[in-house]
Amino acid sequence: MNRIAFITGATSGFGRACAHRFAEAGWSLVLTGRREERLNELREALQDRVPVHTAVLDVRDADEVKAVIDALPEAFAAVTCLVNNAGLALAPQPAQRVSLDDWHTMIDTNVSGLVNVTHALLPTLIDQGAGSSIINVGSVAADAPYPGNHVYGATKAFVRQFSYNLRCDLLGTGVRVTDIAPGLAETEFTLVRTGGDRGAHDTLYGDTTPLGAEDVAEQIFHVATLPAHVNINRLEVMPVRQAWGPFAIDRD
Ligand SMILES: NC(=O)C1=CN([C@@H]2O[C@H](COP(=O)(O)OP(=O)(O)OC[C@H]3O[C@@H](n4cnc5c(N)ncnc54)[C@H](OP(=O)(O)O)[C@@H]3O)[C@@H](O)[C@H]2O)C=CC1
Ligand SMILES: O=CCS(=O)(=O)O
Repeated sequence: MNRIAFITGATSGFGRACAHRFAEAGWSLVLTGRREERLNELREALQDRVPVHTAVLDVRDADEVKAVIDALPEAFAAVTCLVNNAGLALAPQPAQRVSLDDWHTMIDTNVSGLVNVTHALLPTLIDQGAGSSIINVGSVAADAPYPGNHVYGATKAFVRQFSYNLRCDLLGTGVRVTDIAPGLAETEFTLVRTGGDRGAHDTLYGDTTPLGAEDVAEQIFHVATLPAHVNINRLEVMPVRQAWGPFAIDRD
């Protein structure tokens, strides 16, 4: 089987680390994201080792998603692994203080964006059959309610259930589906969530040992390269120094 990975959100964090990890193993890569300069840098860094195709892509735009996939050069068209990684959290304030726009942006990116790319690539993945995979980046936030998680966690609960439901429909096609659910991981995630608050980033990841982007990429790569008859339905991965909190109680 040709090994071609299509990675969304490859310009940073887990996506970029996946590009490096899959390249290390000789996969051909389709790398997408909105920031063209970063895509160019990544292509420069990797193209001596493996074939790399980059495309500027905002996953929220279904037409753009389809156009990018329809225009894949022949050598990259037979995608065998979709890493649905593009996503973001915004507005860590309580629900009653956040803007409706921020909620919509999370839904448009984490839910509609993931669905757009999946829908456009499903026929290709089914054509590739056994051994191909869809790896959706969910989150522990899908299951753990916490203040400020509101719509973000809800979008990741969608990712989990969509992944399970896809498994049901894809039974018999050989296409595998995984929801990978990371916990605390140091990337640009918190800078995006807080609108660029470097102090919040440093406080969250300081004095502890979060996951690195490479830790998560390693798990994604592991899932993608398991024997073709093995499907990891969900893989939750946290740093050892993270666990769940107690219930909160409002008292007089
Ligand atoms: N870091 C963490 O603690 C955790 C993160 N996650 C999830 O992991 C995924 C990756 O996040 P992470 O690497 O941490 O964060 P980063 O902010 O470092 O990376 C996010 C990536 O998503 C891309 N992206 C965002 N919006 C869009 C869009 N509309 N269209 C295309 N690409 C987009 C960004 O690219 P660009 O801006 O160039 O478009 C960027 O490459 C997300 O789905 C996130 O929810 C899950 C659990 C834990
Ligand atoms: O998805 C991100 C992990 S967390 O910020 O919700 O813990």
